[in-house]
Amino acid sequence: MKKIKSIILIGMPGAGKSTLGVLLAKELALDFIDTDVLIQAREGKTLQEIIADSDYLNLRAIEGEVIATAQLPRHVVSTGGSAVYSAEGMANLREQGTVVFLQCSADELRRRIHNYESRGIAKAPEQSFEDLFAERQALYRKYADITLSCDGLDLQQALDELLQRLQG
Ligand SMILES: Nc1ncnc2c1ncn2[C@@H]1O[C@H](COP(=O)(O)OP(=O)(O)O)[C@@H](O)[C@H]1O
Ligand SMILES: O=C(O)C1=C[C@@H](OP(=O)(O)O)[C@@H](O)[C@H](O)C1
Ligand SMILES: [Mg+2]
Repeated sequence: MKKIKSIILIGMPGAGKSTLGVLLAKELALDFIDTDVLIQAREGKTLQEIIADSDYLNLRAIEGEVIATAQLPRHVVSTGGSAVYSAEGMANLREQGTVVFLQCSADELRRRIHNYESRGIAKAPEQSFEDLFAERQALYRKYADITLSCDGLDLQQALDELLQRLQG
């Protein structure tokens, strides 16, 4: 079998990592995993429950452990938006493939997602969405092998563009 590396999707909540990841895996005949699912299965709780029972830093710590130890050959890996807070986790994922940053403007994210307050984002309660957005951009850029601008693209267009970039 041809040695195909994995593809790791990073970006803000609402950027399309989970939605696009499944479509990409199907297109490339790769396996698919959403690391949010790995976390929930390991803990036996939803992400929102983990935050409610402890705090957002605990969720980030659990996420860091999960992505630092995951072995995911020939996968499309959809991460959670906070994965980039774990240097060890990102180093492990990067060793396994190409990291793609799905870049969306704050306005586009707000148009797509209406439940930012109840979505279980791993941030301090007092931190605004805009502040979190700004803080994370540098981290996403730091780890990205490929950056895909997703503003104004529908799912099919984003998928086509991504396939082109991966092949090019
Ligand atoms: N171009 C696009 N790419 C990805 N998702 C899109 C796009 N346009 C609209 N959406 C919608 O935005 C949402 C993205 O959510 P999701 O895939 O859960 O993102 P993430 O996993 O990055 O948080 C979905 O409801 C999806 O249908
Ligand atoms: O950005 C974040 O802080 C988070 C994003 C979520 O995943 P998505 O990015 O897939 O929404 C999930 O991991 C968790 O609720 C925390
Ligand atoms: Mg997701």
